[in-house]
Amino acid sequence: MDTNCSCVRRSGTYYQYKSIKSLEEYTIEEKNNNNCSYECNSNCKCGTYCGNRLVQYGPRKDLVVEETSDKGLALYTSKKIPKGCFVCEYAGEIITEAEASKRFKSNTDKPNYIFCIKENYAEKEVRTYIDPTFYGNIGRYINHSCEPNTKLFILRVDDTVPILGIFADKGIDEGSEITYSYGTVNVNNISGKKCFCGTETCKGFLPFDPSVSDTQHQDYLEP
Ligand SMILES: C[S@@+](CC[C@H](N)C(=O)[O-])C[C@H]1O[C@@H](n2cnc3c(N)ncnc32)[C@H](O)[C@@H]1O
Repeated sequence: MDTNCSCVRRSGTYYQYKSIKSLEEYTIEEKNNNNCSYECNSNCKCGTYCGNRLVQYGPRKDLVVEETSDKGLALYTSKKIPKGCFVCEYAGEIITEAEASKRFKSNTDKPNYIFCIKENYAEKEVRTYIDPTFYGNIGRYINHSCEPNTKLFILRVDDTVPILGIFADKGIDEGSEITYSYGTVNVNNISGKKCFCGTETCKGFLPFDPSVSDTQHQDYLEP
């Protein structure tokens, strides 16, 4: 890896990898916060497998979408995923706050896919809304769990627009459902959506942040 590359200097070397061709074995180093990481991009002089490129190559193989009895569709893995390994991006259309608000209001009886990323720059909070309802990838089928097995990290590749990378937070067994936590705020049943994650510590309802939408639950990532 070219350690003089400005992407690596900005984010530190945050992927650990065993073999240069096996991207599925790359693991993300322990990160204590959600500071953005920068993957190498088309402006970098390093090569295709420089060690700082992963999310840009797309989801891991062996992910399957299946119907559940109570949560609609869900994403499963047909192969074990080691802790720290990349699962997929939460890809979708980037929409404005006004458009997100409109879509939240017109979509209260269907699954919600809109994700709000909150980042802080000095005193200002900047929000990015990702909506995979019409354009996206299999990341949209990941359900919420109160005891999730993946974690989300904010990255940037070629652009100033943030990208959400979903990584295994523990070893995930073959055949398991992939889950992440839709957020930390949980105000009783205001979201109106019951949680069917089935874990021992289930809080009963999907997380709800009224500062993002006052009409329904949504997924969000705080700085
Ligand atoms: C990002 S989508 C996940 C995929 C969705 N299940 C589908 O069929 O397309 C989010 C929606 O899935 C459902 N969902 C996700 N996690 C859930 C859970 N733990 N319990 C109940 N419903 C859940 C809710 O309808 C939520 O609005």
